[in-house]
Amino acid sequence: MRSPSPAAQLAARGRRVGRAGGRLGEPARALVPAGSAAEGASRGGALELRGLARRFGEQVVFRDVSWRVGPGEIGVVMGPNGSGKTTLLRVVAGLLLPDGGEVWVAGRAASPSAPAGRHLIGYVGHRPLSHPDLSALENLVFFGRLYGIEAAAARRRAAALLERLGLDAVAHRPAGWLSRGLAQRLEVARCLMHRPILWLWDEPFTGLDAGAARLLEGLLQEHRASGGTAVVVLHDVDRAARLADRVLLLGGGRGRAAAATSVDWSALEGWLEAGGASADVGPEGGSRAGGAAEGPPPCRRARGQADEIGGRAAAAGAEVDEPVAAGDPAAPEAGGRGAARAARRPGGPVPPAGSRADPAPAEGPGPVPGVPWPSVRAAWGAVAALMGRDWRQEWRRREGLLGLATFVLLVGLSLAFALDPNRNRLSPLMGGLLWVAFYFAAVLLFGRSFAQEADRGTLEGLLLAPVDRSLLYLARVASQGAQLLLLELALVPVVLAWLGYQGAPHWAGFVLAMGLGTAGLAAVGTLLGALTASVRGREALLPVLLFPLTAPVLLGAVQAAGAALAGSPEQAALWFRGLAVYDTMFLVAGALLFDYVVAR
Ligand SMILES: Nc1ncnc2c1ncn2[C@@H]1O[C@H](COP(=O)(O)OP(=O)(O)OP(=O)(O)O)[C@@H](O)[C@H]1O
Repeated sequence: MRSPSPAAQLAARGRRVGRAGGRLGEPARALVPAGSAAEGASRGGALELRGLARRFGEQVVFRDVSWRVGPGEIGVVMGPNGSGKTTLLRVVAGLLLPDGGEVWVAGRAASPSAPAGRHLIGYVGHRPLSHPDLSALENLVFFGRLYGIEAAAARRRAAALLERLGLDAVAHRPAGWLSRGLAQRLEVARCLMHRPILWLWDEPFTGLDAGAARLLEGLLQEHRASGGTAVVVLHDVDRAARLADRVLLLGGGRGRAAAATSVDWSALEGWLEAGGASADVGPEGGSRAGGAAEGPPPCRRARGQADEIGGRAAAAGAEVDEPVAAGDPAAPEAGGRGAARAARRPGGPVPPAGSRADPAPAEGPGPVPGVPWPSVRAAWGAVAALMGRDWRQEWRRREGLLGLATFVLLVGLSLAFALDPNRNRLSPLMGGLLWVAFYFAAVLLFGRSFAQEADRGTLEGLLLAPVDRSLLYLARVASQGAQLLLLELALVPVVLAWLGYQGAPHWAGFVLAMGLGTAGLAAVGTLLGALTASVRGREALLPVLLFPLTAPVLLGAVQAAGAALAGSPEQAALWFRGLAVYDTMFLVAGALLFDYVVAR
């Protein structure tokens, strides 16, 4: 008797493990986004790439990649190291801009700057996006709030997810203290908080023990069964054979789309082991699994009619495969997998994505139908969550504001020693002296905030959220401005005493002068902090850019604060109008430019 083909063996193993995953996975209990996935299923194709291209400088990572993963399907991306799998996922998630082509999510063209589609996507990347100073629970609640979930509901869902992912024992431990595997589980929980319909998971099994890996497979299968879509980057061929409905092979700058049933898994393993030549051309010598395929392994060449994507891909030189015909050694297994998938789908069998019966997504701009985001209330919830997170982190670390306070006091003390002991003559300079101390503190504050986020990777968590980037910017300005203002109000009496100030100030005018000056500094400093966060030599670059841009604000703030300290509010009022105009200009420009600054 003929022994089953490698593909058949792998598929059978897949079903066994799949069942194990399902047992572990227990009933969905609304953790896996059944509701939202069904919503996605009703919207046509969940993910479609059309001629996608991306390069870094001169290096073309991939081009002309076309692929479609439908509702109720798991797409697996495979390829050798450096073939562009992570880059592809980041482009789909909106973290990188494509150099060509389009990404369609749930039937709409995705745009990195349009928040409407972002809540449909859940992303797990190589680096954790959770905040290391916040506990696992706080992280989940924060991300839930960022995605527009009410605080109480976010806490309930976070607790349920922590339990489901076996993290309840470490719920109150800072995310930065978690072991690699536990941190990875937290990333999955973070991704599931907002019930996305499209999961983008980049090598999610890395670092997981066997139980957690089975749990994740179970989650993926539940998601698929409820009509959701997942795209998973995998290196493990066995796992890919178990999970995949659609496969995208990347190699040599090209992508090749295939139905999982047409993949020769054994040849694919060999292709990967050999370092994966171009996915467009494939290794020579035909299929190792019997040589029945018309095309090179690891996929059998398409014989049917090309669909819209297939037509484009074929025109671009790529090949699109179709399910293996009956009689093929893999056919009985393939049919079993296909039938089982069809039975799981709500509404019965669905034609293979990419077939003529699978309609192309509706053209046209506009929000995804039925998407509640963004509502004003949800937007404010997100802003409040962001500011709360900043303050909580600051409080946990304490090193940031304490360091800045020490710095201001040292500058104040140096000035007190360095200046004329006849303090009366210093009175007209008081405003300027104060701002010297606070300006340097402001540079440090703006410099470290985005740089820390970029270094830890947490900035990407914010950029993925369906919060308008202008709003992200304004929230950050508000929280940084408030930190600086707090520092100023706490230290002004001390510095003034050291400088021997003895006047009768107009306190309201003084506070207003400091507030307007701080707002202007925060507006420019936040934008430049984001701009320089990932740049070499950022410590030097930020002050060099900041000073000329903020010179008008500094001038106005020094004069207004000096006049208020001299007890002449009328004179201070002359400067307030100018400061208010500059602040408004900077805030509007910053809100408009922030999206360009953080887009990569
Ligand atoms: N920010 C970047 N700047 C320049 N080059 C980059 C950048 N990110 C990725 N690359 C390059 O793009 C190519 C694809 O990288 P990518 O991380 O997408 O590959 P991958 O298939 O995910 O690899 P692996 O299997 O090792 O995770 C590599 O040559 C990499 O060096």
